[in-house]
This record gives sequence, structure tokens and C-alpha cells, in this order.
Amino acid sequence: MSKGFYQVPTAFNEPVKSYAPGTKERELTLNSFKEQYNTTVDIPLYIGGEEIRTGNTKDLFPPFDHKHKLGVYHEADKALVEKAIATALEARKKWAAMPWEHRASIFLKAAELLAGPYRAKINAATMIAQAKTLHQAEIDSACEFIDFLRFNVEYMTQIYSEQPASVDGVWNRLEHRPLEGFIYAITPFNFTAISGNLPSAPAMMGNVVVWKPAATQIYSARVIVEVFKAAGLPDGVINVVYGNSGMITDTLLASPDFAGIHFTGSTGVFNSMWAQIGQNIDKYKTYPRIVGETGGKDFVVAHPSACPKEVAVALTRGAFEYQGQKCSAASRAYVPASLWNQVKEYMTADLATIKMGSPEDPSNYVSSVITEASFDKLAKAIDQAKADADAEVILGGKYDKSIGYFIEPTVILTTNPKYATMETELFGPVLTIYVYEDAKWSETLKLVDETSIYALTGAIFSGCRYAIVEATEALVNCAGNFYINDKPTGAVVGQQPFGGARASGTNDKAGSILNLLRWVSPRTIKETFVPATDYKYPFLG
Ligand SMILES: NC(=O)c1ccc[n+]([C@@H]2O[C@H](COP(=O)([O-])OP(=O)(O)OC[C@H]3O[C@@H](n4cnc5c(N)ncnc54)[C@H](O)[C@@H]3O)[C@@H](O)[C@H]2O)c1
Ligand SMILES: N[C@@H](CCC=O)C(=O)O
Repeated sequence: MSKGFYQVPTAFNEPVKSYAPGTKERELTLNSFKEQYNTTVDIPLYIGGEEIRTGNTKDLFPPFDHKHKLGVYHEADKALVEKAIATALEARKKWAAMPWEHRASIFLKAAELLAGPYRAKINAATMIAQAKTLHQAEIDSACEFIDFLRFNVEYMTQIYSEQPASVDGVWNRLEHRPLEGFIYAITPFNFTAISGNLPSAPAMMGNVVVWKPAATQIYSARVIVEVFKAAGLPDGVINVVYGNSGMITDTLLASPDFAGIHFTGSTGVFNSMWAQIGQNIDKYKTYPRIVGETGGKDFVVAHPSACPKEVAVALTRGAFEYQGQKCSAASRAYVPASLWNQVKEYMTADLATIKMGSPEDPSNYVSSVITEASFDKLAKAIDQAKADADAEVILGGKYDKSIGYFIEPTVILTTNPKYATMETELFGPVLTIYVYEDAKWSETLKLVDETSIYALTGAIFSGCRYAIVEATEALVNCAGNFYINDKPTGAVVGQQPFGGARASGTNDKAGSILNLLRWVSPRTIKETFVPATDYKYPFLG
């Protein structure tokens, strides 16, 4: 039991290291890359304290070198998924009663382990599994993950300290109980930080979790498991399963103890799980919390008063860093005719200098996309644009999967503002640009609003304050993260809470107090010091 009103250390953003030639961090990470690349892994399921190897294995390959086998992971069957539920519920008996400051301590320790001894390992694993460059791995698996842990600890204490008023003779208290049951965390391939945050945020609030990482991220997920273990997270609080996604999800969502889902991934998968939860609603002991951050079709709109160089750089970085595989990536842009030639010249010059290849070579700015399926989908969209009369591939457009799944950073120019790649999320290094007449600024804002089902991120570039005001209002429902004169990627925990609405998710803002509130069920406690001893009102005599 707590014996003090503790204050946690003030959260701060982990500084991003430079990885410049000759730096220690560069040497450590590249050494770890080599070592991990040449070691075969045999990744088990983690249920309670057990590492379970079923013998039912799948091979792991880096997407930039798909003939290099990294090892295997073991798949769960239905009985093991049920075992994960039972193990989580057993662990809940002690974990839900763990004093909050000890939960805080565990996750603060995890943050420090990531900032220090595990930094090179988790960054290198992310580079290998997800084809991230040094810088992209650093801002994700080290810095953002550390930030999630530090800031969530601070938000947790804010939640606990916010208390109701009490009048004379009464003490009102509010306690925030973990949800009654287990949480299903289901995570995407593209951010190791999101993979770490989705199970740990509910766990920090006293919940137990069954976590299913994306198959393509299991290789770096194993390092997350290692870090949580080293930080002292008790067995059974976070249990990790992989295998057939449909079977795992069906089994978990059918449990009467299912208390919530913490999802990040595509809109279609989230929608199907929401429907399934609806069908199962009579089974559950408590209404489950449904939290999902999903797809995007993120925009950049330039006003004629914008600086063309700034627009071009925002497009290059926003669309092509990490091969356009950020949910926030710029994938449609609206550029005024008066700026277009300059924007195009700057982008052409910049893209000509971008190198693509293995993330092990730090001079490569981009690497491969994640899977063959993604490669094929992107190649098909590029070919279609080459064939269509209302579209033209003006930059990039080449692809090659002989060694890895490499797609050149590609720019499509369209004369049709509703062209397929202006509307559909492709999730890769393909940017589509529509050039509008300068006089049609207000109509263009309407077009931005009406073109996509998503509302995740968006950016406007303008040197005119009136245009900024107009766009901020006209695009009020188009993005949960809205940028003025900046690229639409790179939200920082504690600074720009992240998430979108419409088909982009429930907008519960990962890494914020709003998200943590979804993982607790408040109980109000009223204590009366001197209870009444007479039933009559005073005026009844
Ligand atoms: N809004 C955000 O904050 C955010 C952040 C990152 C990624 N994303 C989105 O995630 C997507 C890319 O990630 P992804 O390719 O890993 O997404 P995905 O939807 O394919 O996979 C996400 C998770 O769902 C699982 N899954 C896939 N099919 C399933 C099924 N039929 N039943 C149950 N589970 C299933 C996967 O194994 C994985 O664990 C993009 O749409 C991107 O916009 C959104
Ligand atoms: N939070 C990240 C995107 C996460 C989704 O992939 C960003 O802001 O770029």
C-alpha cells in the first residue's frame, strides 16, 4: 500500500541522437545490426513466464533482402490463445492491486533501459524487421517509445490526482479501477513504438493484456518483450501471441472477459472487429472499450502565398520518409499553378539525390516496403497511373523485387482531383499531386474535405494569415493532427497528441491523458463522517 503522495519525475522528450559518422551511437547500432543479422532467432510465444515453442513455425526475412532468413517464430493454436486469456486473468489478481507507484517504476525503468543499454538493439532490430533507416528507427523505436512510457506515467498520476470536491462532513473520492477483464492489444508493423505503447498503456493503468503484434514486426517485438522483462514487469501482465489473425481475434473477442481492444492498423480490420464485438455484445461481463487508430489519406495544401521550397521539402519528407509507410504520410497534395513549376523543380532535384537500399548503409535515405503484397499493390497503382489518361508518373515509377521490395519514391501528377490515388490509402512511397488554379483556393479546400473518407493528418502552407484562418476552419473535420507550414508527419508525444477521426479512428490520442482514461473505470466513493440518526426533515419538527 502507498505510504506517501509521490511525485513522478517530470517527463521529457528523449533527445534524438545524430548518428553522424564517427559517433558512438552509429557504431553501436551498426554493430548490433550486424550481430543480429547474422544470428538465427527462434521466437517463442510469451504466455505468463513461459516461452512456448509449438513447432508450428513461420520464417522471418528482412523486406530489403528477402532471401536472407533471420529465423522463425512459433504460431499459437486456439488452446494457447485461451491459455493466454486464463494466464492474464490469473495475473490480474495481483497486478490490479499493485500500488501505482510500483507500476510507474517498472515502466520508467523500461524507458531508461531503452534510452541506454537496449537502444542499439531495438533500433537495429527495427531496421532489420521493418526496413527503417538509422534516423527513422531512432525516432520510432528509441525516442517515441521512451516518450510514450515517460509521458504516460506522468498522465497516469494526473488522472489519479484529479479529485472531486467535498462538502462539510463528507469526503468524496474518485478511484480509477482497471477494467474488469483483459485488454486485447493488436498492433501494426510500421512503428515499434506503437507496438510497445498499445499493450503497455493499459497495463500501466493496472490492466492485463493479450498482445498480438503484426507478423512483420515480431522480430523487433521480441526486444520489447525483453525490455519489459528486464524492467521487472511481472509474468502474465502482457502475454504475446501470434498466428492466424482471424482465429486469434475470434477467440479473444468471444471471451466473456474481453474488456477492451487497443488497435492500430487499417480501417477495414478495425471495422470488422467492431462489427464482431457488436455481435458478441451479450456475451461480455462489461461493455468493452473500443480504441482504434486506423488509416489515412493525408494531405498537403499550398496557398499561392506559400514558399515553394518549403512546400517541396515538406512533400519529399512527408511522402517518402520511411517509404511513405507512416499513417501520417503525405499522399495527396494540392499545389497552385503559380507555384507548381518551382515546386516540381525542387522536388526533381531532391529526389535525384535520394539513395535507396539496405538500411545498413546510412547513406540510404529510403529502403524497401514491408511485404511482397504491399510491393505488388503499389506497383499495380503505378502501372495504372502510367496507363491512365488523367494521370502521369512524373518522378520515380520504377520498382524491383529481385532482392528486396523496392519501390522508387514516385510522384503522380493528375488532372482529376478525384483520381484513385487521391482517394485510396496505398501506404507506400507514392504521392499524387493535383495542380489547381490560383483563383480556386476556397473551392480547393472544399475538395480536400470531400475527397477522402479519412481524417488523420493534413498540412497547409501559406504566407497569408487570412488563408491560414480560412483553411483551419474549412478543414476543421479533415484531420486530427493539423499542421501549419510543416509536414504532416512526425508528431511528438507530449507535444502533438496523435490520432484522427472519420475513417481514421476513434481519435483517443495515443500518448495522452485521453488515451489512458479509456483503460480505467472510475468509482466514486462518498464517505459520511457523522451519518444521520433521524429520518425527519427539520421543518417536520
Ligand atoms: N492512425 C494511426 O495512428 C496509425 C498508426 C500506424 C498505422 N496505421 C495504419 O495501419 C495500417 C498499416 O499497418 P498494418 O499493415 O500493420 O495494418 P493491418 O490492419 O494489416 O494490421 C494491423 C494488425 O491487425 C492484424 N490483422 C490483419 N488482418 C486481420 C484480420 N483479418 N483479423 C484480425 N487481425 C488482423 C495484423 O496482424 C496486425 O497485428 C495503415 O492503414 C495505417 O494507416 C494507423
Ligand atoms: N505518429 C506518427 C505516425 C504514426 C503512424 O504510422 C507521425 O506523426 O508521423
